[in-house]
Amino acid sequence: MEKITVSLANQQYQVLIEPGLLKTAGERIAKIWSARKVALISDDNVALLYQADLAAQLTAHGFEVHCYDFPAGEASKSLSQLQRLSEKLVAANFNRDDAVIALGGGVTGDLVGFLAATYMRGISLIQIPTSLLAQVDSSVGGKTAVDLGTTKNIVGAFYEPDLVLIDPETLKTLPPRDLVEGYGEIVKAAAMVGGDFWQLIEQIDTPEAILEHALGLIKYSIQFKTEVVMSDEKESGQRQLLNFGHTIGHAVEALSAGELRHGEAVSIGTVAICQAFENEGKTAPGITQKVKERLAAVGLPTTSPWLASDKVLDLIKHDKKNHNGYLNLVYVKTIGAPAILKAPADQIAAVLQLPR
Ligand SMILES: NC(=O)c1ccc[n+]([C@@H]2O[C@H](COP(=O)([O-])OP(=O)(O)OC[C@H]3O[C@@H](n4cnc5c(N)ncnc54)[C@H](O)[C@@H]3O)[C@@H](O)[C@H]2O)c1
Ligand SMILES: O=C(O)C(=O)C[C@@H](O)[C@H](O)[C@H](O)COP(=O)(O)O
Ligand SMILES: [Zn+2]
Repeated sequence: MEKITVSLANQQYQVLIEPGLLKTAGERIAKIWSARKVALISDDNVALLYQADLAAQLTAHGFEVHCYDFPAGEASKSLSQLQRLSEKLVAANFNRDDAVIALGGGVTGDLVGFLAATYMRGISLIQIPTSLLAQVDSSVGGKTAVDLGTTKNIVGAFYEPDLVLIDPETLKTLPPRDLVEGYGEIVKAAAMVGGDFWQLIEQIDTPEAILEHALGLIKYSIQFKTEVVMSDEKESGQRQLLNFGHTIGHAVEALSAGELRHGEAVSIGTVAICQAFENEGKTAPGITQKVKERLAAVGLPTTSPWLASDKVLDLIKHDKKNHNGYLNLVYVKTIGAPAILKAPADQIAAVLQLPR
């Protein structure tokens, strides 16, 4: 069992990583929560696969379990789903002593995390990520949110869970496209960390190899994310690094109106920012090609027709790394050497070489 502790100013929690962990999740949860009412919430795909077993385990440990689900997909990261689920909790008389479990991918983690953050101004939360993306990134660090139309993560809160349980065995039921998508966030992280993490990435040439090396990829990714989050939980500085590839990535994801998965958009955004900075001499020659090859090796998209849209620039205005007329842009000088450039907002099109 791998145990990573996340220590923050007002809270400390553990991330437990072990194949088969979901089978003993009830017991793990009973160690940190007294018996209480628990809302076990998943999208409809994950609910069918994993909800009943976990609900039975929790019931056996004395919890009063209420299972809820919602339609799978990014469109459910919405205020209307938040309202619907909040109403379910009210109808079942959930109070501040009760709790919520997010069992699913990043959409579930973000939506249910925000539900926990806002219901009665905050009730206890556990994250049980079941997609690769959620196991390597979204379940840790407390960013929770919903979208407003195509504007990503615009209404949300920092809200940390009491525990994160990661069972890589669940990746075996993940559809191939959803497995590969999560790898976009892994390459993003590995390009900044370098060393053994990047060496592992250089060995991965197929989606099957992602699954084969899942445990190592999860450990490296969560170790990095935890270190960054512990140094800057609320993203006033260093945490912006975790947004590498997202300035252009989020814009392209929005323009695709649901056609691109988040990790695919991050893949496109990472290559685009590497190319722009390499053209300006800030990223070492050949790095863009290296990163692009790693992403393309597993079938991730590395470019998109949406990059040519004049709307990209407009969408970048919603980037949360915008401060006082400057946009913080994350790039790598080389593999293992991330940096942040503070660029005047009116020069963004030129710096990123975007259509105006
Ligand atoms: N909070 C953060 O720090 C953070 C970080 C990265 C991404 N995100 C957000 O995460 C979201 C993307 O997450 P995602 O890629 O997991 O999407 P997702 O939650 O929609 O999951 C992708 C698909 O996989 C299915 N699925 C999940 N686990 C499964 C399993 N074990 N077996 C079978 N099917 C399974 C889901 O039902 C869904 O259809 C985006 O909204 C993104 O903005 C948040
Ligand atoms: O945890 C973080 O910090 C991240 O930026 C991780 C990203 O992978 C993730 O997509 C996050 O939700 C983006 O947040 P946003 O602040 O750009 O909306
Ligand atoms: Zn992301």
